[in-house]
Amino acid sequence: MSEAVVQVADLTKQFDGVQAVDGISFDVSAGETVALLGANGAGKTSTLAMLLGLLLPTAGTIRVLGIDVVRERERALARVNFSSPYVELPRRLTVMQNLHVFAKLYGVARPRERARAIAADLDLEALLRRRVGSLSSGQKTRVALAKALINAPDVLFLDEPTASLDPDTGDWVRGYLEAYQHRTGCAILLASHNMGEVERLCHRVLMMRKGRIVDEGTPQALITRYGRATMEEVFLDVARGRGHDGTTEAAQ
Ligand SMILES: Nc1ncnc2c1ncn2[C@@H]1O[C@H](COP(=O)(O)OP(=O)(O)OP(=O)(O)O)[C@@H](O)[C@H]1O
Repeated sequence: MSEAVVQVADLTKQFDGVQAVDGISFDVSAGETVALLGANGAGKTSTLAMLLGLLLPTAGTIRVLGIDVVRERERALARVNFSSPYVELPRRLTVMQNLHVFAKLYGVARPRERARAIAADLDLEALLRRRVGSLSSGQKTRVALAKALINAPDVLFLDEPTASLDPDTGDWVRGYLEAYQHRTGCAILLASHNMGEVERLCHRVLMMRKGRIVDEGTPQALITRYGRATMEEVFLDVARGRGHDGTTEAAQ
């Protein structure tokens, strides 16, 4: 592990009356994969959206690759990318057109060649001429991942990277992400509800509840601390407000 490429301090987001993110701080280092975990509404997507400069924080600072994302979004984003099942790619464009357009948007050298190469890497060649709107959700997820890797980002934000994938394809994508990170040393921050995925891919886990980070550690350290057998069980403890010492939220 090396220097922190994502640095978040006292990050807060309020939507009228809702405290979506409540003063969280964390770092992600180059070569590290970190998970943001928490129940529906815990604040994961809001956090990722602020890191991408899509949502303005109410307070706090975010530096990605040393760049203040709120002030200099464009400069930071050239070396960053993301995929999310909630952000659809243009449906009327074919897979090839999408990858080509995004390669150009990210200022990639030889955009057409890069689009072809990443499509081959992710086994998408048979889909290149299909319109994105006609694809199954699992196929769309793989295209979204190809788009996320089009600029060979140093920092990758992934919201549910294997949502809608069948177990075989999901396993293949996880293996691909592991190998990709090994090769490039990129940092990955991901939100996932798949605890097997988190145990396999993530070096560190940030447990979120009601907008706060309530615990963190390696998957194994958390499993041991909560006296559980799997991350699934740790997740349930945190989501239900049970601390690692067995206390419930009201008593904490
Ligand atoms: N645009 C918005 N306006 C008002 N409230 C919002 C908005 N976006 C999110 N929220 C609220 O902020 C809180 C955090 O939502 P967020 O989407 O960040 O959670 P999440 O952890 O990503 O959940 P999920 O696992 O369901 O995707 C929720 O209470 C949600 O209702």
